Amino acid sequence: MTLEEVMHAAPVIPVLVLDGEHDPVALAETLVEAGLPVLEVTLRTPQALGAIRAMAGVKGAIVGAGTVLNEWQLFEAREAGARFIVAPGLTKGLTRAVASTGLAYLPGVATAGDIMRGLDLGLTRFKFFPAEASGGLPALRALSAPFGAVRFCPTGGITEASAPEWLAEPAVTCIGGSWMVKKGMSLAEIGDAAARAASLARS
Ligand SMILES: O=C(O)C(=O)C[C@H](O)[C@H](O)COP(=O)(O)O
Repeated sequence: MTLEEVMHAAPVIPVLVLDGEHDPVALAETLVEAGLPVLEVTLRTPQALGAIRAMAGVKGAIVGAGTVLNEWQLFEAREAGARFIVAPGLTKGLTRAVASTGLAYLPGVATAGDIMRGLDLGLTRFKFFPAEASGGLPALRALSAPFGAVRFCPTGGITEASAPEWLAEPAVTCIGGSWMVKKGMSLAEIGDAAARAASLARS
């Protein structure tokens, strides 16, 4: 699966920090059914790899690993069945390692220098991270201006309220966020929030 396909599959990628509160399969089924098939499971908890393995078997789910910081985590994520890899930043070593696996790769950028290093490595699609803390929409607009062909998946600090303006931006293909799956939400509440996110329009 190409990164382009991953980024176009849904307007919003739920960023999941799984700690055992919900059964991963039931959670994935809820999100897919609501219209959010692309699921980023962050490698921040001990449950993450097992969850990727379980969720990868859910019909219609496109499961990837987030917070991938090094080659070891990349290979663990691939072995668990991740179909795409998300990193908070961009390094040459991890970019080359992911390229050797053929998996879709969405590394994080926050500066023009980051983007230029990514372009040098053959990348044109990036996560803009942390989106709000890096200056929000004005920063993304200014940053994307010199890079006409580059497209972004802003993530970090985006809320249900701010999501529509991010998605209206021409340089934005999709956005990531955790607001659909917060601690204490029931599966029904998650399904409702995910359905609202899935119905958001893109530019
Ligand atoms: O760990 C990573 O590599 C990440 O992907 C970080 C996440 O993108 C943000 O934590 C999600 O941001 P919120 O929607 O503000 O919760």
